[in-house]
Amino acid sequence: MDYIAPLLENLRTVQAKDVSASVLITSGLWLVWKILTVGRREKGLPPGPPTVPFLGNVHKFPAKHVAMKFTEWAKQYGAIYSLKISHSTAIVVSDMTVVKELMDMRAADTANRSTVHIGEVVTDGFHMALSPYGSDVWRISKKALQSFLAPQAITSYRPIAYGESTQMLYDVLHSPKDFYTHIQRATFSFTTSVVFGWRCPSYESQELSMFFESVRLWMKLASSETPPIDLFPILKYVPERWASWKTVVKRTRELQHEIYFRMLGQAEHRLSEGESKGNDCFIERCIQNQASLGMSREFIAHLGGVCLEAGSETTSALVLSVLLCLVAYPEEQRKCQEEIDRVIGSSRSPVVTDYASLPYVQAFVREVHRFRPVAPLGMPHATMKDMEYRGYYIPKGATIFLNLWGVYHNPDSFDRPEEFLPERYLLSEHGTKPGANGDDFRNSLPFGSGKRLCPGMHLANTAAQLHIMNLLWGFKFDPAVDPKTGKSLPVNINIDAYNSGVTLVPVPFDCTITSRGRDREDIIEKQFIEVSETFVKFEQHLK
Ligand code: HEM
Repeated sequence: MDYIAPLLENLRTVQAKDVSASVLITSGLWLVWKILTVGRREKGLPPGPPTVPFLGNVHKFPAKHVAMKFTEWAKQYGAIYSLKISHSTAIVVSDMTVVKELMDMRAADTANRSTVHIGEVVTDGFHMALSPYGSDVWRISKKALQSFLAPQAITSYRPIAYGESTQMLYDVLHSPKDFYTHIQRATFSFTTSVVFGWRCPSYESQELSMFFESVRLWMKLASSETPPIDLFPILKYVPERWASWKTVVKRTRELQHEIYFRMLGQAEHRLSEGESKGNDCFIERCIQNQASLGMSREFIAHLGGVCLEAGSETTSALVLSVLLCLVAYPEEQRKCQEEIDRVIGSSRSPVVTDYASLPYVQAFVREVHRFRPVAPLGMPHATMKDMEYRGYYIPKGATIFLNLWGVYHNPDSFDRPEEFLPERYLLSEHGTKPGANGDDFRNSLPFGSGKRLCPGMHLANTAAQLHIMNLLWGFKFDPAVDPKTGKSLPVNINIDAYNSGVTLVPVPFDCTITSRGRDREDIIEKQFIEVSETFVKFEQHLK
């Protein structure tokens, strides 16, 4: 029986080897299976384009103007479809009834935001628009902004809106070629004035340059140039020498701190000199109510910064887009000006309240919102819990895109959606075609949905409407002229005439601007001297 012991021993070794080999093979197979199933659309999700292992649908995302691709997919997969972005899920909504049912009526379930690691690092977690729904930062910011941005409060900012718009007219009159930066300055300065009580009379001001640089860097961080850190959090730990985005994060943070704390410091200084030195801007009110609001100094500075970021480029994008459409559609421009001349005349410039009496101008602006929405994909929401909708399963944490471009370019809702036709807004309340159900539409749609609806909507409308009326009243806009041939150059209104990013901003363009008469020029000159009184309170830092 001596041979049995070695035989058993041998058998055990073989078995042990077999077991470890099979464990290895099983784990290997499991890993391969896991990798292959990452990116696969789970059962029950809304339909969507075919996926590939690991990437899901990401490989089909274009580098520019993602909203166009999302709209193309909506034609194929319907009003609500899903995308796989590696292991995460996105839901794209391209129909107004779905927006209403899923994002407005079930607002509390769809009001979250996905984590944005870079945003947290840059703003120390104080960014309202990036904060989770119901978090302290979101709740306190919302409360602080409520009274500042309420429609009744906006009327008290009319003098400064009037002042900035007057300077814009004056600047365009004296250097029409630089109209683009004049508009950017005016919207920025209006926002800094009402938010921080700090005016920027010149485009060359240091704060304005720093701000635009910080926005440029933000956009870079939000673009495909930056690795997907939120999808693969392990990337956070890559050392800076191999992760150039970390250097960009530091620079953005530095710039934001420099601008926002400088402006906050000035507001604190004004208040320290006595109530009479204050200008009742938003930040002063936050400082005065700091304890009851429960805000730190950092929080206040960043909330002011969020308003500048969310409010200044968006408003100028809208005004510039209106201007581009005025150049591209001369007949519609003529109709706007005919209405302005009939209602306002040439003996005074427009005021905010005139807008209500200008139905054609309103229709023109609403058509611009539809034709080239400032935020073509809104700002992505995220679900707060697992949800069921129209028989589909939508998991907790899924990103939801409100595809505004798709909603506004849907041929089921709009007649000839690719054409610029302001008249559609005179024929039906929401510009929808005969027979289409327009009841689910609402005027605030360009500003998002549900609990996250843009709180700055009324402020933006006040400034944009005044600038647009003033530009139409003061000037005529024609295509640029080729200096060699003397002929008008074609106007590009296609999507490639716009920057691709979170906001749709016309790329700088040329046009010919002429004054609409000596009497109007005189009014602009006179008014510009008069508004200097309004500016004094907002220019204390310039002394
Ligand atoms: C034409 C100008 C503007 C447009 C088109 C616009 C559009 C938007 C959109 C689409 C959103 C995302 C809404 C959503 O998540 O559903 C948003 C959010 C926001 N906007 Fe605006 N906006 C404009 C001007 C302003 C102004 C002037 C301010 C403030 C001074 C402002 C402050 C904000 C803030 C703080 C948020 C984040 C809200 C949250 O996350 O709860 N916006 N805006």
